[in-house]
Amino acid sequence: MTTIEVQDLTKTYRTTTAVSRLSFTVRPGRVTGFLGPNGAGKSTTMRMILNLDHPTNGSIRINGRPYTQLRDPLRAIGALLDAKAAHGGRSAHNHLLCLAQSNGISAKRVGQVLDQVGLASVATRRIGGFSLGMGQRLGIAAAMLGDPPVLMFDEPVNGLDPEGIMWIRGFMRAMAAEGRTVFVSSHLMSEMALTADHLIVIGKGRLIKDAGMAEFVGGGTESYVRVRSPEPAELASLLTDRGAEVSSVDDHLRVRKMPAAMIGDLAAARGIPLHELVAQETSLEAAYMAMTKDSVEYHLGTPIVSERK
Ligand SMILES: Nc1ncnc2c1ncn2[C@@H]1O[C@H](COP(=O)(O)OP(=O)(O)OP(=O)(O)O)[C@@H](O)[C@H]1O
Repeated sequence: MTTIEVQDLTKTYRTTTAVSRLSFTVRPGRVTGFLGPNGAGKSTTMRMILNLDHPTNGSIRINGRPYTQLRDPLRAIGALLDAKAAHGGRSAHNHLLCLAQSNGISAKRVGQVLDQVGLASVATRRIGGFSLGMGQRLGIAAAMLGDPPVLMFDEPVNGLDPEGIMWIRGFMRAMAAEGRTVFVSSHLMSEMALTADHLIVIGKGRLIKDAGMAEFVGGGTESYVRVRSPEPAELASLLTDRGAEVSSVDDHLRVRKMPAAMIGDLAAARGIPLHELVAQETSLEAAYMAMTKDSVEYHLGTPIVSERK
């Protein structure tokens, strides 16, 4: 059972409630995105999953056990939280060797993970000279040392160039395809749309939505066609008879479950004039913004215009 189970989790820092009664399960074989605006509580939750911080209330189980009861944590869960944590004077190989030796992992595994993340050719170079992208790969190599079935990444693509971003996306997808449990945080829906199969959305420390990507993409109830006609009642009954769902909003009709072209054709065939026919697709980004609009810590105000000419 390679899952992360979060149950009724709460974390309070003096006056701030960072996480509030949060419950969700991260399952194997897919990439689960952990999405929320800045300050939503993602990093706090991830730190608690790794036992780096302690819940005020609630519990977390990894592969069915609390972290403190994992016999060999590095073989149970691998994580990339802060890539800059490595010692700059060491070579990539020595850094990983130290980690391996202190965790009872064979030296042979070091070469394997360096290969896996594409750092074999720079294994003897000092980490201090690594680019941000190389540092991220090294952090991922460290997370992979124990060959864990559960992987967790906190905002792994922040600051990376397009090639680095593509590589990390591909890596996470490959790990999920191998059947591992992959949990990755981001504050960008656009990033998650390209990587995740499932999304857990939080805002102000609370769960907002836990659903498959298909449910977000489909938009279901949020995609409709806006139609205006001087004969709304006749049009509504015509479209309803053909299977559409029609509601009247202000001066127009909202038509669901029927494409705009079909609405136009049916109206034309019946001689009903149309004054407006617009397909309203809710983008993923818009759906996410609407979902989290009450949870954003700082809304953007009016831009400050520089007075310098
Ligand atoms: N050690 C701490 N002491 C006090 N408050 C904290 C501490 N760590 C986090 N917080 C607060 O808890 C809230 C959640 O922070 P957290 O870093 O978990 O959010 P996040 O979703 O990871 O945001 P970001 O995308 O900006 O990293 C914020 O209001 C933050 O200021």
